Amino acid sequence: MKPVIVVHGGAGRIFKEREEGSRAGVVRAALRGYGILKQGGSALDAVEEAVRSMEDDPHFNAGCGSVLNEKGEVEMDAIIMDGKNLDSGAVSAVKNIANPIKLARLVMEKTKHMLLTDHGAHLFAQAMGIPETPGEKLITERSRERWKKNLEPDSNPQEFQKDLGTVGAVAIDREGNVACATSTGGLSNKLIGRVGDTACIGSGGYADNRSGAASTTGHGESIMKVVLARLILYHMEQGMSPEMAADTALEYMKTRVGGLGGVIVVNNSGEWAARFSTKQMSWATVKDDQLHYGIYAGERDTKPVDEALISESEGF
Ligand SMILES: CC(C)C[C@H](NC(=O)C[C@H](N)C(=O)O)C(=O)O
Repeated sequence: MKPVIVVHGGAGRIFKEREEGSRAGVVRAALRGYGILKQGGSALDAVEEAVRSMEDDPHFNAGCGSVLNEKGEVEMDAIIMDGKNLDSGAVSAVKNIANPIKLARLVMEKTKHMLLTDHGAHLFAQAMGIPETPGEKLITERSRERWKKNLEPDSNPQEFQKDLGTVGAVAIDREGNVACATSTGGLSNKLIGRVGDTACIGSGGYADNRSGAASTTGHGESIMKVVLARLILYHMEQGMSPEMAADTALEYMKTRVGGLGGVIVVNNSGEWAARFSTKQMSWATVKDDQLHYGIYAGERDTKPVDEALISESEGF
């Protein structure tokens, strides 16, 4: 099987100032994940690495750069899933850690459970020797400004759900195993304790070698109502291509519950899609040593990938 990776950096509107950083961030993440796949690494390692690189990148709403809750704190959700055996791990409402996706993977591999939240997730992180990151270090000027403005009585909350940037990745490796990973700070000025789609299996992501893998972004409550990632896999099980399955599921979410979002998908023969019902979604993919990426509907740039480009992406 030829390896493939697809990543997204959120389906919200991307303001001009963040466009370049967002594009560079998804390209870098896709190249890093592809580097792992090219060396014979697993889909699971590739999606974790791709998501980790975007968590560390302040341009995105995940890890450092996460949006803030109503109290002005970071609370993050993340999920990872292995399509080989349907194992998954997730964390919700976690603070003070740099890479929630890593903690989600540890939940999958080191516990008998699938989802740890808040205080318990924090204790688990300590037990696993993950260093504590002061909340302040995850907060950027952009996220604090957004939070402050959103507290003003005349601000429009819709406006502040625009320039966010949840992150995700799906991949298939040489062995034909698929995996997905998704990570987010959630929605700006959300209630304390609000858990979104990202931490919920089948909503923020799903992976099954028998059909493929999907990672989602968008209005979390809508995504959860239609269990978007699993719905996409269902359509692929019924014979649809990744693109058709993605469009059908997004259309259902729009007409049934009025929700908008975006998805990345790979099927078990390595066909992929990056589709969205919002105006924009930053995405990138590498397949057959060709990098494709875009932000606007219909936009698609292509570049050949060589060793030099891959090692350049590793410096971050
Ligand atoms: C307004 C939407 C399209 C922006 C999008 N947000 C999320 O994906 C949030 C995540 N699904 C949740 O609900 O916790 C983004 O970050 O780009």
